[in-house]
Amino acid sequence: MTGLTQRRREPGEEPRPDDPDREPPYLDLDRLEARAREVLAPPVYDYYAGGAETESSVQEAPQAWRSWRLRPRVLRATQADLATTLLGTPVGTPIGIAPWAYQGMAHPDGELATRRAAARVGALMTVSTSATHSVEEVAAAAPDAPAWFQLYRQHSPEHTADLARRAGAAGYRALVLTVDLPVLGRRRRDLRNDFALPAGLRMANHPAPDDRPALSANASTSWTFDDIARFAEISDLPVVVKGVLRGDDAVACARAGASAIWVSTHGGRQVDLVVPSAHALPEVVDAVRGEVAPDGSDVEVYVDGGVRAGSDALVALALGARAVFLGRPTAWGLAVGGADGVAAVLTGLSEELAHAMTLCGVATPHDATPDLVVRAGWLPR
Ligand SMILES: Cc1cc2nc3c(=O)[nH]c(=O)nc-3n(C[C@H](O)[C@H](O)[C@H](O)COP(=O)(O)O)c2cc1C
Ligand SMILES: CCCCC(=O)C(=O)O
Repeated sequence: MTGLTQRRREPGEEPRPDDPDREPPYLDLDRLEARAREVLAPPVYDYYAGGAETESSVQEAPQAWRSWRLRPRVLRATQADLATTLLGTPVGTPIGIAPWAYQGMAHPDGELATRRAAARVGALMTVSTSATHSVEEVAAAAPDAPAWFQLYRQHSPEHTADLARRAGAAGYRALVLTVDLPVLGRRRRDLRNDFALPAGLRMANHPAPDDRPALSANASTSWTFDDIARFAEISDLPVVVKGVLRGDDAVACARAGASAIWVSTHGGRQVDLVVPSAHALPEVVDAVRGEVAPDGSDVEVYVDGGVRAGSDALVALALGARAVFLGRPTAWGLAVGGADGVAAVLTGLSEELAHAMTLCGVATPHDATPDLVVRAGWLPR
């Protein structure tokens, strides 16, 4: 017992950092972020938390989900079951992990820990090109669990193609082409901090990592719609196009060979004042209705950005997303609790989603239909 020497905590008061009884607040994402901030070096925290220019879009993303309201169905004797499929692969929850870079800055095991957590809870992980472990190392951390690989352009086209090929060979189930980063966004915090990967960490998928590489985007200004079919062929994987916010672009991607469209603002890190995912999603869903993937199935739509509660996720499913992905909440989980922290965040939000579904009379993710939501008329649109 340490209590004898410690002042009793007042109700609602945060436990002190040295309080051994202090349970990580995995169910309170604001407090979890505050805890992560305590353990991360300030420039690392800024890199994870920050966004483009004034960060209005970072702040707006969670609020935008809350400009929708749910219309519960009653008397449906519902027991929610979260299981679904993504591009034909079964998953235990429609809440997955978005690709986020340099996870070794949050925890020594980095992407390996995140991958193990995803496998443990049956969630799908998307692994970033800008990882601190290689494509193959992350695959080997949980070889039987499904994962997708997110591709960024490398300096040499051969190296980019090689990464796509390696992702296919290592057992990833899809290639995610991130198309909202022709150049890196203007992130004022990173510019102020002169942010670079801390010494000792490597960009494991880059051919010749230098000791302390600056954050370089290897900007993909040269990619076009034709690259969708090209990378599908090179990797022999279905292609998901990530970072689409317009219906016309979504249709063009589908017709160019995409199997799925991922609606995203890149966490508000690229364009500030960008339309929030929560408002772009219905347009994209409407536009791709009837579009067919190369294997003959319907083109799927996913979404990320500011999803922080089970009811946010239910709104997304009702608006037509087949899956919802989390970025920063999993970063905070990894920083505070390693694999256990990531698993706790995923489990906590999945439980909230199941609860929201039961309360709204929705038995499965497929039963979340558009009639479940309405725009909150008294809020600005
Ligand atoms: C620290 C950080 C790094 C990111 N790195 C990548 C990346 O390497 N590739 C990518 O496609 N998206 C990347 N993203 C964007 C995420 O995949 C995702 O779109 C976004 O984080 C979702 O928003 P949320 O953080 O509000 O949940 C990154 C986001 C963050 C916060
Ligand atoms: C080169 C950029 C990699 C990480 C990234 O996508 C992000 O920081 O948002």
